[in-house]
Formats: sequence, C-alpha cells, structure tokens
Amino acid sequence: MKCKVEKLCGGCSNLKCSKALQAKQKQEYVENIMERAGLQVKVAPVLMAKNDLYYRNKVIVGFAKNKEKKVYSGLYAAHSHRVINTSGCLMQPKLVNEIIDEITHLVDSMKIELYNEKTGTGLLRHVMIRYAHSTNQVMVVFVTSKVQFPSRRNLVNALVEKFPQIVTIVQNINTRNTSVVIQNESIVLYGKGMITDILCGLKISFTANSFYQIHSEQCEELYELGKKLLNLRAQDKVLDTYCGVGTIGLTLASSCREVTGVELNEEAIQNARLNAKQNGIKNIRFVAMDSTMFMREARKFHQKYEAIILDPPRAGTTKAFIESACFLQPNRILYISCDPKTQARDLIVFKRFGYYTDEIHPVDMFPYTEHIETVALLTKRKMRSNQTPFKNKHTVPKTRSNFKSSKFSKKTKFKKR
Ligand SMILES: C[S@@+](CC[C@H](N)C(=O)[O-])C[C@H]1O[C@@H](n2cnc3c(N)ncnc32)[C@H](O)[C@@H]1O
Repeated sequence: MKCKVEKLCGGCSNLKCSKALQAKQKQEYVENIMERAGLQVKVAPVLMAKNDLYYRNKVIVGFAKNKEKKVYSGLYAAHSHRVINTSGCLMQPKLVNEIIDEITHLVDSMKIELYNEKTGTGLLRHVMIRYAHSTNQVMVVFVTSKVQFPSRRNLVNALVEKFPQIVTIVQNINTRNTSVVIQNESIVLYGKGMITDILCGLKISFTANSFYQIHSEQCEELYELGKKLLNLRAQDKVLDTYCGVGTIGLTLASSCREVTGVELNEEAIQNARLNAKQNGIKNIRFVAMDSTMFMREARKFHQKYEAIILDPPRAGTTKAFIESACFLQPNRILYISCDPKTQARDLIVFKRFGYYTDEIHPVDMFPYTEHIETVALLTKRKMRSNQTPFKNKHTVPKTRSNFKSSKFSKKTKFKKR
C-alpha cells in the first residue's frame, strides 16, 4: 500500500504488512506483554477487521502554510506538532477527505487566520470531523482560540451547500495553552450539535465531546464478542463502567434484568440517556460520576451486580476501583482495554483480589497502526478462608438488614431496593 507521507506521519506504522502479518505481530505483542507481567494467559488469534481502509470515523486536522503561503491541512508528524499534508489519507472515509480538502480551500480563500501555538495568536486551531458510517451523517467542529469567528456564516453556508451529508457544524472554543484539542465550551452553528449512527441495530447519537469507537463496524464485532463472553442471564444486574454514550450497556439491555452505566463526562451521559429513550430501552439508567467513586459507593452500600464491565481509557483503571469491584463479588467481570500494557498491570491487581482470566482476546480496532484492543473475561476463583485481600473499613459485608436500613449518601444515585 502506498502513502505519500508514510515516513513522516507515523500513524500507520504497519502499512507495508499484510493482514496475516499484522495479525501475527499483534498477537505476539500481546503475548509478550502478558508474559512479562507474569500472567499465564492464552492469547487468542486477533479478530481482524473486514474493512481495514477508510475506517476512521473521527479525524482531527491542524492547519499550516507552505512556502507559497498556501494553506494546507493534515495530521501532525510523529512526535511533533508539525502539520503534514495528509490529504487523501487511506484510513479516513473518502467523504471525510473531500470535506477536509474543501474546508482547507475555504480557509485559504477566506483568509481565516491560523492559530500559532508558539505565540498564542490567530484563530483557527483545528478541525474535527466525525462521521456516522451507517447513516452517512457528518459533524464538523471548528476549534477556535476565541469566540469571535468572523467568517463563520459564509463558511457554514458554503459547506452545507456543497455537502448535504453535513448535518451539524459546531464551534468549539479552546483558549488554553494545551495540546488537548477539544474543550468544554461549544456553540452550535448549524443543526443539532449531534450526529446519529446505527450501531448493533440501535440508533446511537453523540455530540462533539463524547467518545465513540473509531472503527464502527469493528466495534460491532467487539461488542458481539463481549456479549458472547458475558453470556448474561435474564435475571442479571449489569454495571457498565466508563460507559461513554452508553453503547455497551444498551446493546446488552435486552439480555438482562437491568443495566447501570457510569461515565465521568456529563455530555456523554446526556447522549446515553437520549440513546436509551430513542431506542425505547427502559431497563437502563446512567450516572455521571467517576467510576472509582461510584465503585466505592457501591461497595459501601453492598450493591449486587452479576456482571461488571469496564472499558477505561488508555491509562487503565485504579486499584481502588479493582478492590471495590472484586469486593462486590460479581460472577464475571469483562475488561475491555485499548492498551494491553495497562490492562496487564490491572489484571495483576484483579488476580490479587481473586479474579482471574485464562484468555485474552485481541480485536483489531485500528488496522495498519500498532494499536490493539484486548478483551478479557475474569471470573472468581476460590481463595483459602484465611486469605482476605480486602483491607479497609468496608471489609465486613453488611447484612441484608443492615443494608436496608443504612442511609444512602446524597451524592450517590442508588435506588433503595
Ligand atoms: C475507551 S472509552 C469507552 C466508552 C464506551 N465504553 C464505548 O465503548 O464507547 C472510555 C470512556 O471512559 C470515560 N472516562 C474517563 N475517565 C473516567 C472516569 N474516571 N470515570 C468514568 N468514566 C471515565 C471517557 O469519558 C470515555 O467515555
């Protein structure tokens, strides 16, 4: 496969590898990590993506000017903030590439000021495009350094006229000296500020700040695998932590009694609630809260879940989360991870609290890159009666009557049972 900026970009380090070679390398990569962590687990063959080109449903580009002072756009060169021209990128949907090219042309012809990171001057920092594969809907987000955005009307009109697939355009204001692209303040310039995809047969809407898996088709495979491993029963209560816009819990809701989704990002929780409503799913609720804090509260009130799911960001989860999750004694824990290194670190802690896995399932969510998603089902193994790994004051589980009479903290949104 040929890419003109392959050596500069660093995004697709496996561009020259066949599918079979990528599968082998990624499996060995996970095996090495697990082995080095001292975990005796089998690593299953990698579940490779059927579509390995034009898959990225989220793209963020920066802008710069060439020697002739003409504006170009693209990703950053590896380990730098130098913009390289990635027009026509093979990992981005063709429509997304066309829209980026048009925006770049408009930014140039309308003489929109580019932001300068070094001096902190200028206006346009980045453009983010989000794409819904199943519905062909597109969201465009202009990230600016200030609220005043003089040419925005003309820019919006020109874009929606040329691309009817653009259903919403948002301005995100980032005044900070940071490499975090998207900040909390947004103004909707056109449409509703969200796009809707169809995922696992459900209508899933999300806004600019909410997480949505990068490879939508492969995400369906990932969730299908998770569902199969969990093997839920109709009476099960499920906790879906780090739930984003609720996608995992929503796809499981019809196979269990009830689901609780927990997520730090309030905007994502609002999306999740809308997603439950627009799919008529009633046995799910969402809590906007840090997952570790939630888990601590759940432990305090001795909540019972048959299955706990965690799908944290690359940094993995916390020891406090793991300790509390294991204390609740679910039958199974499903750990989905986008970084096998932090997953291995966390699996060691799970093991200390009695939860083991025999097998890791890698899923290739990021073809041609070095990244890999991994899924592990953990189940409880018996410990000797004198082995109690739990240390702090909630060691002794409350009796049922204790639990019923205990006062619920105002912060926590547990329902009395
Ligand atoms: C890898 S995403 C997974 C989202 C979702 N499970 C999915 O498949 O789309 C991780 C999510 O965790 C959320 N998050 C990050 N830190 C968190 C925390 N401390 N507590 C709860 N959620 C957190 C992020 O906002 C993000 O939505």
